[in-house]
Amino acid sequence: MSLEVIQLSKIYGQQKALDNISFKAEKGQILGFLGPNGAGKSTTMKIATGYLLPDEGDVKIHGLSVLEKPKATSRMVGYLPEHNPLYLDMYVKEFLSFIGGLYSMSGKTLQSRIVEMITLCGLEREAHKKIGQLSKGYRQRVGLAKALIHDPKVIILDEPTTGLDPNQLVEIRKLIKDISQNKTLILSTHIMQEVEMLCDQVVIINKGKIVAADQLKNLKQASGKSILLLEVEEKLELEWFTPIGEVSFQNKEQTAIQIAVNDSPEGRKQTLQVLQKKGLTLLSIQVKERNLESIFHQITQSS
Ligand SMILES: Nc1ncnc2c1ncn2[C@@H]1O[C@H](COP(=O)(O)OP(=O)(O)OP(=O)(O)O)[C@@H](O)[C@H]1O
Repeated sequence: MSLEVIQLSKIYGQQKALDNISFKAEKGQILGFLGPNGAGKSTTMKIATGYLLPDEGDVKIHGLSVLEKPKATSRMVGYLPEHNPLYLDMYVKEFLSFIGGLYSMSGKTLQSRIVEMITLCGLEREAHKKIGQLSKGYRQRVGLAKALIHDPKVIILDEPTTGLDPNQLVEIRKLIKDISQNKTLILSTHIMQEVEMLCDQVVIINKGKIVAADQLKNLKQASGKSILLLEVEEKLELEWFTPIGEVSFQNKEQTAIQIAVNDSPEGRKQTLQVLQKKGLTLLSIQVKERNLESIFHQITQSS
């Protein structure tokens, strides 16, 4: 296993930020590590990268403990922290050379790796500038190049696309997808659409505890719910549909509704029965799969 979080707990003063959490990530996968603000994501990632010590538990990187072998494990991990700390007075190349030096890289190996990272991260036009002169998106790219310079096996990205413009978003997501080949990538983000685009596996943490851990497709199936969009000619009453699921109006005329049906086939059957019983004239009906955003909402609100 590439990364194993084992019964991890962390207490800050009186507060238990992590409460006995465990999960695993495999090579070739992007694992979405999700949770509301303050859930414990950054704390977990900081422990996995050796920046912080746990109170209990361990993280293993390719079988090695971050507590017992901090040097060896830190060489296997590349980390882009949430606030991407960079030296603004350094030139891009100078900075990458400095970081490479911290991993004992030097000479031609380091120089060719810097060129490789500059190309991979789309930094060619900015490579001769000082980091302080770069836009937010290009600073993120420098942060990614920094996380990747030593060719780590496990890459941990904490909200890598926050604050990027729509064009940068597309490019950075493509870059994340590209670098995930043959690596283990942990991606923490609040953008559920991004998780749907990039991740295979999802772990959701809430108040320091794991509340869901599964393949994204299984999580969607297991939620059992689907959304039914319905429009008729007549004015509707919400209470006709409340036994079927959560219902809300979709227009001010109150002729269109959305129902989050509790059980998909049964819910559809019951909806048609209501239409028949009330003698309503159907204009359109549509079934939508629930998206991750509504599943996230459901899981983190109820736990
Ligand atoms: N150094 C610290 N001292 C005290 N409490 C802390 C410290 N770092 C984090 N915490 C608390 O631990 C909890 C988990 O914080 P953490 O930063 O891990 O959450 P997060 O899931 O990354 O949140 P966000 O999505 O807002 O970045 C929070 O309640 C936070 O206030």
